[in-house]
Amino acid sequence: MKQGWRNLDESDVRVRPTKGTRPRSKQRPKHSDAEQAMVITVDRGRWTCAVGDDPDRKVTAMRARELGRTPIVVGDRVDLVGDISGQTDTLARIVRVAERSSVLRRTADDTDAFERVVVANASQLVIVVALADPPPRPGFIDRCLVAAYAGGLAPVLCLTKADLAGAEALLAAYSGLDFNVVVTRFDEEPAELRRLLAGQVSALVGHSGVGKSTLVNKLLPGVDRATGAVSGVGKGRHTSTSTLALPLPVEVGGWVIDTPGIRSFGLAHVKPDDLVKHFDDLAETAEECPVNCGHLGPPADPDCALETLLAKGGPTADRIVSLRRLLVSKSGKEELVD
Ligand SMILES: Nc1nc2c(ncn2[C@@H]2O[C@H](COP(=O)(O)OP(=O)(O)OP(=O)(O)O)[C@@H](O)[C@H]2O)c(=O)[nH]1
Ligand SMILES: [Zn+2]
Repeated sequence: MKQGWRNLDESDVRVRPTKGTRPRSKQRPKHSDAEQAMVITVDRGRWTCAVGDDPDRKVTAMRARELGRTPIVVGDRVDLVGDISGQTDTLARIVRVAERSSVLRRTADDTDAFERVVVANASQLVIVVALADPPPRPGFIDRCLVAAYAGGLAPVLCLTKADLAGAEALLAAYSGLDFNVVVTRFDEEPAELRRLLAGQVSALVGHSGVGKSTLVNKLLPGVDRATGAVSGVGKGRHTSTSTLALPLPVEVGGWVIDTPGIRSFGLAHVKPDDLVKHFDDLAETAEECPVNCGHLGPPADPDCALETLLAKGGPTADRIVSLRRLLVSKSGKEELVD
């Protein structure tokens, strides 16, 4: 069948259109046999992909020349052509990258305008924080929340090492926000977390030593991510640094994306409005704010429309206080970690 660009279905058309140009009809039929896959890790110009999202159909691929330097990251949905047998020494070609449903971005620090996407299409960001040893850093949590909201990921706060300290004091600070919180400890099954992860693509972030590997090993039996325990064979510990998507057991479904190299989020790319629009109950009022309102209220933003809601008190006021704390954390350099 002759296929012009008008005949393409919506998913074809929405694939990374260059600004102002239509998809070129010439190229499309050439790759009509392409297979869909998810990028599970990236290493020196080679992308490992799971064909059809099947973790057992792993294929190594290169980026087709026509894509130029288009960034392709873990979680990206791609179309593959060429040899997708997955056999040793075979190489497929990535010919398309689908539009992303979410992006976890970071800048090197708060003043650096250069941003990069580190994980694509994750539906949630699991922020792993120990209740003690190391002590929790609210600034880190706030910055992760900002990165999650701004990137379109639902935050989940996972508090580990519940055998060492309680969660009440920490959670009191977040009463104005609505996100899932789970509390775990290494001598108990993370059943609640497993339920939240089921069928989802979840990125995991956390500092070294918070018990992230311990958790991943419980969730994914057989994977054996390196934990802080020194191995018996005398080689010491090996800590992995590359971002990697790991399949949850089939009966659970979904993927966990471990991000061992990511310890902080520079948030230079996030604008106050990027955050406010995710607060459904505040967004409409904030539209009445002056242009470029930072939504912090006086003295920085004396004409912020949220002031009237704040004055009414109640749960909405709590939300404004929480939102403003996140906005401050976004620009608060003293909270930059690592
Ligand atoms: N008391 C207590 N200790 C824990 C718990 N979970 C993990 N630990 C210990 O905390 C240390 C760090 O755990 P890991 O799982 O290696 O932490 P990680 O976040 O993966 O750290 P990196 O491997 O450095 O990235 C280890 O000694 C674990 O045994 C817990 O629930 N309670
Ligand atoms: Zn405002």
